[in-house]
Amino acid sequence: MSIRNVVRTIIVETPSKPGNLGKVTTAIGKAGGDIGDITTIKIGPLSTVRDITVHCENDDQLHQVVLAIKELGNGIRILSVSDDVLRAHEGGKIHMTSRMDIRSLADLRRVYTPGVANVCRVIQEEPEKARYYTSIGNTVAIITDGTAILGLGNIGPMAGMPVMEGKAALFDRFAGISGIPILLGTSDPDEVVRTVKNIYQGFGGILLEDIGSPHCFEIEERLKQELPIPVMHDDQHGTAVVTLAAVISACRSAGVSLKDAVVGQIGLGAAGLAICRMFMAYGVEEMCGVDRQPDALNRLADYGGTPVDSIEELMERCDIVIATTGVPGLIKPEMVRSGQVILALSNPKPEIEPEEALKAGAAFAADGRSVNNVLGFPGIFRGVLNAGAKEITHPMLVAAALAIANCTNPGELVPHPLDPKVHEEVALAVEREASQGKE
Ligand SMILES: NC(=O)c1ccc[n+]([C@@H]2O[C@H](COP(=O)([O-])OP(=O)(O)OC[C@H]3O[C@@H](n4cnc5c(N)ncnc54)[C@H](O)[C@@H]3O)[C@@H](O)[C@H]2O)c1
Ligand SMILES: O=C(O)C[C@H](O)C(=O)O
Ligand SMILES: [Mg+2]
Repeated sequence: MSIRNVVRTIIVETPSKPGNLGKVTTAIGKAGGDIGDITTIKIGPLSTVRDITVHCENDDQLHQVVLAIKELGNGIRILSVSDDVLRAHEGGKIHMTSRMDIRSLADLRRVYTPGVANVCRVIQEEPEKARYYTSIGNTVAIITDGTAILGLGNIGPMAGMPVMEGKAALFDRFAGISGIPILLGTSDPDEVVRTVKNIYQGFGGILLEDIGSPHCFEIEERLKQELPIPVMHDDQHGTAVVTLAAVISACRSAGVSLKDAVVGQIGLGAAGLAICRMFMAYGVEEMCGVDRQPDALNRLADYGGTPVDSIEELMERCDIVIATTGVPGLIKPEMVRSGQVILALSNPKPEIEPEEALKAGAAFAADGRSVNNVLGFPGIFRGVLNAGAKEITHPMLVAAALAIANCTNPGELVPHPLDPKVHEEVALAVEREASQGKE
């Protein structure tokens, strides 16, 4: 099956006679549209109105679907075609609400002034109490400069806001954490570090998101050293954790040892370099990588990896191939070797569709929608916040990866992100590791 990123709701009116819905769905199918939900909005004596969600590969196909329905005639009419995803974003995805009810004057005086002044004094005398008497200990800043928003590139922080709001929604849903998007008007490492240092006190942790390479490396390293709270660049380490989990699951299913496998990484930016570092630290001896930028290849070599000259060579040489380039369709089916594991993780479109890779002979294949850092970052931060840890360490990340792999059903690569167990298990594993580190 091909990627269907164009999702529209078509409102169709048909005469209230048997067989008309069948005509509409057949027309949609013949034009290549894939039908999702069908909801009946109105059944009248003369006409019936239904919402039909249709998934298309592109705008051209959507146009064909609309045309096919219109051509049916005989009283069948399209009332509207709407973009549900855009509509769902009206007003944004997040909203800060009060945890306290304010109904009486007494409530007001407790929540606000004068009662609050006493809480301020308590914190002034013992700053560590802010963790109990404010939301700071449960709030994570989601910081971006907009330079690598998904695989869309440097589209700026404002255009990246829907992604940041999405991460905040996931923090809330899967870990009960408040995520606050912060949009930076600079990418200069000195300025970014200074800005984050000036605002960090309001947060229990810092999630760096969609900050491009190479400046993301310096920014994360310096913030980790200079801030007393956990800092993690999601695209680097969140991705590396979930990728390691997926590959561990693939190796378990195939009965092979990951440490003996030859692993190849296409794209050595934020995600790619962190994946290589994670795999090498986990014990993979032959870690190959390719990138169109010589500096990226040099960075891989500095960490002990093996730069290769071309994607073709990497595909030829490696048992497990991971791609994070942001370039859709970069891996051609004829490059796939029989039995390979292919994780084409770029969003919103992968380097090769999993179905295509499997058809070309891959033993396992997945894209960035399923092997996604949503399986990692909520639980990782829940774990460190619970433990009161000041940093996120490599053993915590490995513990998170193993927790994800252990929640995965046999034959699958990763668990379903809506399975609450996976986020709980990741949090527990990270908290346990953090607590051991303290002893
Ligand atoms: N599935 C996930 O959870 C997940 C997580 C993080 C990133 N990603 C995806 O990975 C992609 C990259 O993200 P990033 O943050 O690492 O970006 P980045 O800009 O830091 O890195 C991209 C790298 O790919 C290289 N590249 C681009 N085109 C190439 C080509 N034709 N051949 C070889 N190398 C090429 C670039 O030189 C760069 O080093 C994005 O599409 C993003 O959505 C997915
Ligand atoms: O946002 C995602 O879906 C995953 C990842 O952080 C990405 O940048 O692609
Ligand atoms: Mg990202």
